[in-house]
Amino acid sequence: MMEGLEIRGLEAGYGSRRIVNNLSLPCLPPGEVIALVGPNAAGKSTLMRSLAGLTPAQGEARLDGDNLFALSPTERAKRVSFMPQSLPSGIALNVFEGVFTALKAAPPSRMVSNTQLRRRAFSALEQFGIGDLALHPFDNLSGGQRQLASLAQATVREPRLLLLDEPTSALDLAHQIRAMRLVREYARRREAIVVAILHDLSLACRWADRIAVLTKGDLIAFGQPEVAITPQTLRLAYGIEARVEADDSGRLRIDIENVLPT
Ligand SMILES: Nc1ncnc2c1ncn2[C@@H]1O[C@H](COP(=O)(O)OP(=O)(O)OP(=O)(O)O)[C@@H](O)[C@H]1O
Repeated sequence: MMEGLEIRGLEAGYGSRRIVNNLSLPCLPPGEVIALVGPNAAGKSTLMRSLAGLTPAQGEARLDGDNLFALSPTERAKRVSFMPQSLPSGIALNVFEGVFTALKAAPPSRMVSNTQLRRRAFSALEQFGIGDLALHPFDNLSGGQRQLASLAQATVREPRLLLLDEPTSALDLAHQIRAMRLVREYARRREAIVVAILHDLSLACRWADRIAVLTKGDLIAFGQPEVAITPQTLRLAYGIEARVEADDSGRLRIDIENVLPT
C-alpha cells in the first residue's frame, strides 16, 4: 500500500463547467505541508472541496491506498478535515462547544470518556492561543479569532488529511507565523498530510515542504519551493516579472519588479 495522498487524473467542476483539468500529482507523503497557490479563480478551492467530498469529481484520489471518493461519511470524518475559507454565521455555540462537537462527531478510537474528549478540545484551543475565548459565542469573534477557532476545530480530530482553505488570510503577522508553525508541527507529529491554500507566497515558501501552483485549472509547477516558485512560474501564474533569490539559509525571497500590462 502506498502511504500518503495520490491524485491522478482528477477533474472537478460545477454542472457542465470543468474547473480542474485532469490533475495529477506525485504522491504527497505523510508528515508534509503542501501549499496550493495560484491566482484568483484558478480552481484551488474547487480542487480542495472535491478532496473534501463537497464538490463532485472524477478521477482518482487515494488516501493511504483507499479511494477517497468512496469513503463513508463516518470514515471520512475520522480521516479528513476541511477548514473552509469562511465559516457560516449563525452558529449557536460557544468556541469550546464548537470544537468539542467536532471532536465528538468522530472521536479518535482511543478516547472513550467525555473527560478525555473535553481535555483534548480545550488543549486544541490552547494550542492556537485562544483558551481564553472558550466561552465566547462563535458569532461574536473577530475574523482572526474565528480563523483560529476554525483551525482548532479542523485539527482536533487529528485527521490524516487536513485541508485548509486560506487558513491565515485574516490573521495578523504573529498569528500567521504561529498558525503555520502549529500546522507544520501537526503534520510532523501526527504524520499527517496537510494541504493549505495560501495567497502569501512568502508564507508558502517559508512553511510548506512543497508547493503546487494552479492556474486556470491546470497544475503548472510542483515541488520544493525553489523548484515551484521561479520567475517563469510567477509570470505564467500571475503575469508578474519577479526575481527569486535564495538567501544564505536557503530561504526564497521574491522581488517583484513590475506588473505586466494586461
Ligand atoms: N459553487 C459554484 N458554482 C459554480 N461555479 C463556481 C462555484 N464555486 C466556484 N465557482 C467558479 O469556479 C472557478 C474557480 O473558483 P475557485 O473558488 O475554485 O477558485 P480559487 O482558485 O479558490 O479562487 P480564489 O483564490 O479567488 O479563492 C471560478 O470561476 C468560480 O466562479
